[in-house]
Amino acid sequence: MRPEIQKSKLMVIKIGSNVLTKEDGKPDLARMASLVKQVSFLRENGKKVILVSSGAVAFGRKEITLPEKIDPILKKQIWASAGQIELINTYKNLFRELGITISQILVTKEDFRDRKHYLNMKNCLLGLLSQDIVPIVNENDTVAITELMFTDNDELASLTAAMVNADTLILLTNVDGVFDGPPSDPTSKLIPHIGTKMPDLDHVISPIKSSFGRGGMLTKLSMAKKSADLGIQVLIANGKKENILLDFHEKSITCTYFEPKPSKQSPKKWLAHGDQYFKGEVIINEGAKTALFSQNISSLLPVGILEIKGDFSKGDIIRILDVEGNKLGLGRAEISSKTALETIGQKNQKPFIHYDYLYLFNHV
Ligand SMILES: Nc1ncnc2c1ncn2[C@@H]1O[C@H](COP(=O)(O)OP(=O)(O)O)[C@@H](O)[C@H]1O
Ligand SMILES: N[C@@H](CCC(=O)OP(=O)(O)O)C(=O)O
Repeated sequence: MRPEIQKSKLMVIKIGSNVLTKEDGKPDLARMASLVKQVSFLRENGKKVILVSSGAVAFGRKEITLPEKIDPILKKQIWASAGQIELINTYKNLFRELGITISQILVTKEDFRDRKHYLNMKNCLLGLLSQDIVPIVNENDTVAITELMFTDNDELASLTAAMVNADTLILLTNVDGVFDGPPSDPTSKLIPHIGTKMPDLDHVISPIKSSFGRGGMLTKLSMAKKSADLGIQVLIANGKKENILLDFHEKSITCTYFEPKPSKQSPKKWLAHGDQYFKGEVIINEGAKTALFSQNISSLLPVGILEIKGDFSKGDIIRILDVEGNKLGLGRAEISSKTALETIGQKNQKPFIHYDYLYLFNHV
């Protein structure tokens, strides 16, 4: 199976910091201008595009020199806070020359945890696309520190692609894709295609990151796998290569292509990414576990619940565990923790998690 870029209707393109910066760490304006032109070409060919762009810290670092002794987290906040203006203004000017309006969306991990925030964000993104505006998404680095942070923007891009039901996710970085060894080693080879039965490649990834990179190739790989599993085709490619996005569109491409699995329903996509975003947990009994994993479609009923942990509201993501503590899946609570506590273990109650909002892990 080959990438089907020509047929793509909605794509999320993530641009890593290193694509937008030169070796000396300064912004690479020529590269940015070229990528903007390529995005414009894709739009002219009928595609809707959301950009997830890193670069705020790199742009801020160029503008502001800070004393060595400042706390590294604060340094990052200051650079991101100042650099984001510069980054988005550069995009704004470049897109404006081509008659394209852009918008800025800054988010934190918390915004993916709460279904209301999630749907507000989704509606806004879809609204922007319907008005022919290019949304440019980045993490809100000034408020997202430590546990509030995404692993990196590859995670944010993958979450965004699932949220808007994109058919394609392109992760642009400074290497041609995933190699079977360190890319600097001349004997390492590019892996051009990864099928739906994902091989375990984690051992071939070295912890090396590019000078500004945060999560490295390991997060890209894990996010690409997750997205492909949700039915989104993923390409990891070199954003520093001249006209890479046009190559995708027109001919065979140098990249790592992740073949998508048949598509899942949208609420399940939201849940599939919920493993770090759950608000509460339930422990279920063996009977309920068997029912959930059987061929029949089953919702999780209060009668199968042994214990409820956490304080959550109706609509929040809940993690499901068995009595041994194995993680079974995720679901959307139909009732609050307070109401749930009144009904656990009881028959003839309405589902605690409806099947349409239940996502079970494969490996159990
Ligand atoms: N097996 C591998 N294949 C490709 N790249 C790898 C591999 N192992 C480590 N890397 C490193 O991952 C880097 C890309 O990740 P990262 O620095 O986070 O980029 P970005 O800023 O684009 O997100 C590459 O520059 C490369 O050095
Ligand atoms: N939000 C940060 C980017 C963090 C990040 O994930 O960077 P990268 O690994 O280069 O995609 C910034 O704009 O500088």
